[in-house]
Amino acid sequence: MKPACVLTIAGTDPSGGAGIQADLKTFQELQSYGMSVVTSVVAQNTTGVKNVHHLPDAFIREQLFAVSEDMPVHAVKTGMIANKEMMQVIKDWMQTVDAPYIMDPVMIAQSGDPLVEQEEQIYLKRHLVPESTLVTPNIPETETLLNKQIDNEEDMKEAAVEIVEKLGAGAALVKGGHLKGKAVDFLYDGHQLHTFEAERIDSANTHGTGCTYSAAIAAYMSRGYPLAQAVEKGKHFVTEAIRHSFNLGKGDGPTNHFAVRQEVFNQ
Ligand SMILES: Nc1ncnc2c1ncn2[C@@H]1O[C@H](COP(=O)(O)OP(=O)(O)O)[C@@H](O)[C@H]1O
Ligand SMILES: Cc1ncc(COP(=O)(O)OP(=O)(O)O)c(N)n1
Repeated sequence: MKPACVLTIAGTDPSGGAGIQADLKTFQELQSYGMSVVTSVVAQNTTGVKNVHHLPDAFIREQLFAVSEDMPVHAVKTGMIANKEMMQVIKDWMQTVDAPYIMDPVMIAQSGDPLVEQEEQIYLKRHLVPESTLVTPNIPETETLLNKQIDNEEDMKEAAVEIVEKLGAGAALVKGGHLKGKAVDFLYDGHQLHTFEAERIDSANTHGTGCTYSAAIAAYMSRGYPLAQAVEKGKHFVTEAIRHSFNLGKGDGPTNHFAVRQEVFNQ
């Protein structure tokens, strides 16, 4: 039996809640064979980022081809891509791969620490967003991508359409975790707006939610689920991961990547 194979290209979180570690845990939970290419090694934990070591772009390229020359790639997800050189290498490599590309346009960690500098964010928007099958910005990332303020659900819907029509993404999922009230996200797939709504869970342990959500969508897409269904299932996965999150660390704790499995076992 050959499994669906999904590749994450991202930075690390040694405390295990975000970045490549969150992605691989999510892939495993969702029964997709996980593979990873590291862009930056980040000394971080639930309280914030202490230091970052960026890998040379030539070495990122070697990692990418080491995977794709040997293994099937049924979906690709990117997270933290810190500089233009890395972005260009990933863009060039993407031309050699025929798989859906889910981009989490990571810019700032929840702690407020920048993971990608401003000039590089503009490069990402111009050069990598148009390559994506789906881009998954939170509200601050949406504001940066479109250079305008997002205050409410109407703004989010408009933004999802603009990211597709003006920036050239295949589809856009604007996530509402940073608004008050229900946890609502809007997907524009180039034809239709879809709404994904869940109750807001009263928890500060949301470190890595964005990584986990986009990884879940990538895992489902690698298994052949259509976009809107992959998002619906990914939303359930991240909601349960927040509901059963862990009060670990001195800052905002991580989500629980095995929450859905626990629910199944407890039935
Ligand atoms: N407290 C919460 N309760 C339920 N869902 C949440 C909560 N916080 C965030 N979410 C959901 O988690 C996902 C990621 O949210 P968001 O915080 O917007 O992204 P990021 O982690 O990239 O900043 C979205 O589906 C959002 O609606
Ligand atoms: C290496 C790395 N990549 C991404 C993030 C940001 O993760 P995100 O899922 O947006 O979660 P928060 O930490 O912002 O909740 C990160 N911290 N590290």
